[in-house]
Amino acid sequence: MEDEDTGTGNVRVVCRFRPLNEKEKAISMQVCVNFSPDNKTVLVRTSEGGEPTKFNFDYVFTPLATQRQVYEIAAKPTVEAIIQGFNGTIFAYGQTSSGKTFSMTGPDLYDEELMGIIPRMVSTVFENIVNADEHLEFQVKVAYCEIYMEKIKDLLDPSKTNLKVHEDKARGVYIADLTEKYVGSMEEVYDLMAFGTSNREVGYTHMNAGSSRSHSLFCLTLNMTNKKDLSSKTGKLYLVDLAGSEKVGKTGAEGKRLEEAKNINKSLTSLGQVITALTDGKSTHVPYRDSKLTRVLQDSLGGNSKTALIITCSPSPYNEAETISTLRFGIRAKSIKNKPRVNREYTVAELKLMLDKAKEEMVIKDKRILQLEGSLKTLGAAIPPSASGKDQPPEAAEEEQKNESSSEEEEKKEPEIQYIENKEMIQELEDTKLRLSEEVENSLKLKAEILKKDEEIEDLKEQNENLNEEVQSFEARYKLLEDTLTIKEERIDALTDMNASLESEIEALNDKVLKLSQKISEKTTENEQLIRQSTLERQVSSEDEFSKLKAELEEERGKTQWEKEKNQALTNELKLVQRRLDETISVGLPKMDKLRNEIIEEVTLKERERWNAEKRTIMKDLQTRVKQVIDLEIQLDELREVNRNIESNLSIGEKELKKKTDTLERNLEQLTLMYHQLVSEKSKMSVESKITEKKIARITDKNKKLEESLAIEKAKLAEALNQVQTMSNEMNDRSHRYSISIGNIRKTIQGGGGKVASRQTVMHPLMMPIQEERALKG
Ligand SMILES: Nc1ncnc2c1ncn2[C@@H]1O[C@H](COP(=O)(O)OP(=O)(O)OP(=O)(O)O)[C@@H](O)[C@H]1O
Repeated sequence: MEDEDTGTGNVRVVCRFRPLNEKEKAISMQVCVNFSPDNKTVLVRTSEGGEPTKFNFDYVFTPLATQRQVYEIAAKPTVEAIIQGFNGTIFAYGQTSSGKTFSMTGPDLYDEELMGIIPRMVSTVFENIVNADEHLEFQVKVAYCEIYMEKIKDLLDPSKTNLKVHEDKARGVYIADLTEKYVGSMEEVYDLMAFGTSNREVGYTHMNAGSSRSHSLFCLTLNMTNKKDLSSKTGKLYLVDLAGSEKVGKTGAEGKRLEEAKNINKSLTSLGQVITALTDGKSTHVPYRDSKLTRVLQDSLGGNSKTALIITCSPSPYNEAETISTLRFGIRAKSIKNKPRVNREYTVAELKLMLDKAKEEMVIKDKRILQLEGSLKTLGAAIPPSASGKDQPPEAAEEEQKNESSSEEEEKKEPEIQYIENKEMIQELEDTKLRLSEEVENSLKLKAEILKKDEEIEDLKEQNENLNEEVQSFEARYKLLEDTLTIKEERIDALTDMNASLESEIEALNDKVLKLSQKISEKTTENEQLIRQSTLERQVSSEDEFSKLKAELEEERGKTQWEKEKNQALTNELKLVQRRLDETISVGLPKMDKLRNEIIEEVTLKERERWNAEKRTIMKDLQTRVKQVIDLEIQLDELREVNRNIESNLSIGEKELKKKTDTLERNLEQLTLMYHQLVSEKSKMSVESKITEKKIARITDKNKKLEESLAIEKAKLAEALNQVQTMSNEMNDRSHRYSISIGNIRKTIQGGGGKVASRQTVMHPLMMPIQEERALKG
């Protein structure tokens, strides 16, 4: 539970699912969500299948939840906090058409069942006023505005369209010039709400015929004054209905709607970024100033406010993506931590009470100072100079002197033995302290050495890693060259094979040529023989035989001619083959030679040897370094062992003594510190007490004067009341329901004034037990 006046509290996040609407029902009657029986968890199934996603909230409202239940669980605690003087915020976040406005305002302000959080909140506030003690007086005022396209518009005075956000210490963040109307009854609030809502930017989208195109902020301020002690508290409640986050594709936004949608999505993104910065635990800057929405809600998000977030969702699978994104937003907002505190003003009596308490505390602290001074003296410690009265008010110094003399007397009474014992103990402690400091020094030296060795090892490790990398890259290069070599060797083999086959082809062709030449020469010889024979026979044979032989010879000649031609063709063919062969050889051979040279150039034996030598050196170096690392690690272990031994060598007695000395030293330090603090607090308090006394005197004086003028005013007021009543009746008749022409009168409502007027028995606020103080505009 939080402190009554202050505290930190996480933002309360509840989630509400509306029923399926007609459009969704037409697509599918299925829902994509399940709810846990304790209403804390919702499970969302996605169309992609798999395990449903689980989300936990402070409360989950199913589509069957009533408006009353939502109000009681989600909003009433915040509203009640306002009555105690806290600031509060309730805001609704969700996809467009998910039920934000339904939850915050409700479809009918006057319907008991359907009215939303805002009208119910108004009702709670007035009920509390009516049930409050008679000595309590209340003032209620409301403001209503919207943030549309990054501009703040006053919904109670639509002529103010671009209000600015300011910040000061007393008021925190506020909207400057925003119209605030004093109200005295629920009906007046409802009228203002209806008037403001009629000025809102609402538009048609495919998802929602009455879609809110702006973020709306309804603000109710409740001031409570206790007539007995004149103390007062002020609570401020923001009710925020955010514009719906939307996918422009789904909503069919275009033109003006598209511009609106972009602005809405931008400010909601800023809201998300603020929440991330507040909850991620590492952001140093919260971007409140990135949008008007986050700037206005600055106190509600991580500041002085009790905040509740209602996230609204559709249960339809059609909207599952938006639902999951909304639920995730809610989960993030859950971890925002706020620092709410009661906004109160102190009365004279309260101030007096505070002064008395401060005086009592001063007396207690004086006593404590005396005790501490005694203890310091016993321990032989010097008392700081401020104790002798320097830099102190005279009374404080006087009192100080008195205390000192009494403590001196006490000291005199102390037995001498005790003093000697203490002196010995101090000496013993000094010796131990000296010894321990030497040990500590040694240990520190060792630690420094270890650290140095650690650094060296780290360096070596780094070098080792670099070398490893080098070796790896070298090996990769080596492998690449080896691969290239293999490819080139393969190519040489192929060319050698080709060469061999060409050579054997040449050989075959040469054989053929040889055979043909032989055949030709055989045939030529044969011919010559035949010619010789015919000449011989011509000489010896008859003429017939000669002509027969001649014919034969002719035939033979023809044959020889054919053989000759054939031989010629073969020779030509041979020449052609020879030429082609020569050509191939002339092209192929230089190519082959070139390749061979290239390869020989690239991978000469010498280079390989050099690589291998280099590799061997690196490996050797690597091994040496690894050995060095191992040696150093061994050395380090040894040093650590030595250190451990030294530490454990301190005997248990010494350790205890050390502990004792430490404790004593700590105590001494603390005592000195406390002493200083108390002395300075004392001097501060005496100054403060003087100021407060003066303040009280001033306030009492003022109070007296106020009471006098109050009596005069009361008399005047009683006289004027009748006049005002008559006037207000006239005004009431004249004023239009939405035009709110009644002046902004500060209405003080007295607690315990009976029942709040219901709508059926509407009474003008001035007819109720209300005291009109004075007309105040703005
Ligand atoms: N819990 C509910 N029960 C019944 N009807 C609901 C509920 N929530 C919303 N609706 C209906 O759904 C429709 C859309 O709701 P509403 O206008 O509140 O959405 P919204 O989130 O404010 O949308 P926008 O962001 O576009 O302004 C309305 O017709 C409303 O009556």
